[in-house]
Amino acid sequence: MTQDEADVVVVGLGPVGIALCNLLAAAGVGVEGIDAADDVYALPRAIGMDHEVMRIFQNIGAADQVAAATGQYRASEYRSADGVLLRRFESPAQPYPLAWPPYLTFLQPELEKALRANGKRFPNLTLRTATELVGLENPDRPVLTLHDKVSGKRTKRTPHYVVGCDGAASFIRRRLDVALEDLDFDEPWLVVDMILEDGHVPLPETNVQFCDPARPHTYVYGPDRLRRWEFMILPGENPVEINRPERIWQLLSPWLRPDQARIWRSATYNFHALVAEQWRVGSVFLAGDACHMTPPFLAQGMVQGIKDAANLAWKLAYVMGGGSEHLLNTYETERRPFIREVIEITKRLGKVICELDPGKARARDAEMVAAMQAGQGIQVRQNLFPPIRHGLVSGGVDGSSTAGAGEPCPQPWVVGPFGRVRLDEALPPGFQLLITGDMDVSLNLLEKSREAGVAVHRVAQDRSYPALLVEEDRVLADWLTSKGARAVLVRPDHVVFGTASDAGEAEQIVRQLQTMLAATGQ
Ligand SMILES: O=C(O)CCc1cccc(O)c1
Repeated sequence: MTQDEADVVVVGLGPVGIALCNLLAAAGVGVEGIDAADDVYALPRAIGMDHEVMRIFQNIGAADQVAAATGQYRASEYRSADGVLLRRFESPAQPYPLAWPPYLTFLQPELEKALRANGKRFPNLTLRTATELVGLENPDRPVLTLHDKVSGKRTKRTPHYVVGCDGAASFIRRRLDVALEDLDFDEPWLVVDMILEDGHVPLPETNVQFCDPARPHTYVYGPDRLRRWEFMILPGENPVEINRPERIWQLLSPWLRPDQARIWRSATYNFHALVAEQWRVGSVFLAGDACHMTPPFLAQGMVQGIKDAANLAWKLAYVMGGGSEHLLNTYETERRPFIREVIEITKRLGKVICELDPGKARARDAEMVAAMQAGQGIQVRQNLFPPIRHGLVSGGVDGSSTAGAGEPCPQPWVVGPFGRVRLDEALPPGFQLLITGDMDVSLNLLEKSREAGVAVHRVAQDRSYPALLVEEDRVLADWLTSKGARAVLVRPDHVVFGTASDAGEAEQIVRQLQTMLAATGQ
């Protein structure tokens, strides 16, 4: 590797790749990001993200620019063929647990532009477009061959690590001969993005899953004038024929006339459920669509890719800074079972929506209406997925888990030396032990935390405690109380390592973290 070569090469600058470039660069790692196209893809593919993703954008300093490309929170409804409400996902009450709405839509080209522009802030990040990966040898010590599509020149790279964010057809995954596990979902759908001519067309104000056995379809209320419809392609229908403008307008006729909107994009897809059998080969990693594909019913495609990026980025930075290489194995240990669960939950919802048998659809409707009447049909859009259970979390290896381990740590608004900010903005990056105003701290705990590289911060619930940071609401305090805890040990990606109720227990989880970080083979 030459002096000025990057430590990590990220292949593919879609939302996952560019988020990873920003995260690595923000953590001080030298990064080169390459993409075969000469600019961002001009049409939307992903449309939804969640509060964890928005928090990641906040952490790289891009929240304001990204927020300009997002819409406001919309509830999600499931409705029967005759319009009866079958289920509704509501927003949690404010203040939001992670300081952002739980679900937002966005304009993908604008989001990607904002993330690329944000990348310019980092002198240790080089972005190269119109540059194609054409060769990958020796994944243990990777040698890449890049083709500059403008000059026609070929050059080599020998970085420490490579991350393939190169999409569903990933060159890297195929080059490494990594198989995809098929989780048995394969449905052809038509996706249509419409731009309204003006904002006054009477359309649903929420996202809607129309559970209509004659043709299951989805409506998504996008930002500004973007509205998306997705239509199942029925057995015997031809995907090319259904994607013609005349057919699209026919399908949209219950909502729109041609003078009210224009077609921005239409495409046919097979919605899949696939997970790569290996996420790491030597020093090469896969992330995003290159290693998993989720049916879209909970808008998890890009979300989970960006969470891959956040999971991997701090681990690569930690190892580049001298930490044990084995930490990198926890990327797959943590993310792969998690994604399999996300896919199973999404598939279950997909099966509800995609029912084509009218009799079974009537039975489903009756069951869901009964659940609505029993008060179970209105669900808060929170904790849809389980916590991370394996890897670098308390109990992730030996089973002695603590409450809240593997969940995202709440992010309250705090008042401190920098004024009123979201918690992450008041803290340096790294491992944090956050303790309540009333928890006693021992010298042993402080000493052990210093030795383990864990910063200790008191986040008080009111001004009666001497603390630099005071929560505006009880977002963190109430979460801790719900876990029977007064301290939380948090990883650099805001995943909870573990919780403790006093200084003695806190010292134990800090010791556990230190042992796990130093371990030579998880
Ligand atoms: O509201 C939701 O939970 C997801 C809405 C959505 C977004 C994108 C595609 C899709 O099928 C559903």
